[in-house]
Amino acid sequence: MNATVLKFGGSSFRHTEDYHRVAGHIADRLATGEGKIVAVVSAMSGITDNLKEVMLNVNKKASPSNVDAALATGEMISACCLEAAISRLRIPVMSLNGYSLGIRTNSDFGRASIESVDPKQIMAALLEHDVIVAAGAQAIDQSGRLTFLGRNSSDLTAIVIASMLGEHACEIYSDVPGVYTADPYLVPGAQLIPELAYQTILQMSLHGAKVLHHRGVHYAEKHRVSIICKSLTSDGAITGTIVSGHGNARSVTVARDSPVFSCASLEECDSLCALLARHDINVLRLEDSHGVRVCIVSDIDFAQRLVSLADIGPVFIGLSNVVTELDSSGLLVHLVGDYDGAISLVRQIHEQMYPAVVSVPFGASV
Ligand SMILES: Nc1ncnc2c1ncn2[C@@H]1O[C@H](COP(=O)(O)OP(=O)(O)O)[C@@H](O)[C@H]1O
Ligand SMILES: N[C@@H](CC(=O)OP(=O)(O)O)C(=O)O
Repeated sequence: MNATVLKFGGSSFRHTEDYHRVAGHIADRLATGEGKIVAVVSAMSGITDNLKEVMLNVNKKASPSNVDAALATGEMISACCLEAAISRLRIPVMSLNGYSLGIRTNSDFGRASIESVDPKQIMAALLEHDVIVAAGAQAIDQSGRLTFLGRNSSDLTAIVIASMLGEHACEIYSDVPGVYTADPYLVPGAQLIPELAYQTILQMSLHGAKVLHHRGVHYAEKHRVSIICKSLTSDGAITGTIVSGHGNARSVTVARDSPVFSCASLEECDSLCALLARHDINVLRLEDSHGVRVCIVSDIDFAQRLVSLADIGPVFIGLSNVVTELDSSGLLVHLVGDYDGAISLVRQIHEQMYPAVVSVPFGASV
């Protein structure tokens, strides 16, 4: 059975009316001949952070499985709201959450890894309904406990579902139409990149470009799913970037509030880097007159917990901002203490990369 897989992130749901806007788009797609639709949703903007704060206020040492179950409720409620908005349009719709999506993970709570997928439940639901709304960023482990796939991981859910249904593409909707040469909200002259290779956006995403999740991109490349980045505007849906086999562009990213650890020796640094590498976490290793340090650039919450559980020597010394220049020859990384300084550097680097571009603030009309 063919189904179109769409993903709407937290930036698509800032107000309750947004559920009607998305429902309206889904209705239009069905009206123009799309047979079946699976819509993957994230929690409303800001909800996941609120849930995390509430949990940690109740118990700073709440178990990771307890925290995962709490965080996943943000996406569950969002899925219920979209189901409610779609059913008002008299479209047969059903929502599914991590317990019934057919995605099984290991028990690495906080950022679980996918072990197996089974499309049976989604396919059965699609036989009875035109639209299935799936709660993103969640699954269950082998013993049936809810697991969270990591921050911003609903992209991964959407790509996994597209792949398990045998689809060759997945549409990811956001508050930007696609991938730019820098965050367009920070760099007025950022340019939209129409076509991008998986490996290029993978590196951008590992270094702070949160528009696509790095594990989602990795899964898409492995399972040959093209990612179509889109935005829902008052003029309808517009496509900005297609991520598939080819396309490249120079870019600059910033990873905000990256934790830095100081190591007493090179051996201590080696064991910290080895621990994080085993969990495919992107780190920077710094050796200079300030000593030996490790800065965590991706999967920050999960990585920090791994370090604290491992009870190894490195000491947390503060947060920094990682600015990365990416081009076909590789990466150049800068560590900047304050965020404003990091933004200035990002703008400066971008201006050197694309000197002729006229700066128009993102969202402004020319
Ligand atoms: N190179 C980039 N291109 C586009 N967006 C970027 C880039 N780098 C960072 N971003 C940020 O990614 C955001 C979209 O990702 P995100 O907030 O996770 O959306 P969603 O909630 O829809 O998943 C944009 O608002 C933008 O600020
Ligand atoms: N709501 C979750 C998962 C997610 O994927 O969010 P978004 O699609 O808005 O990046 C988070 O913030 O971690």
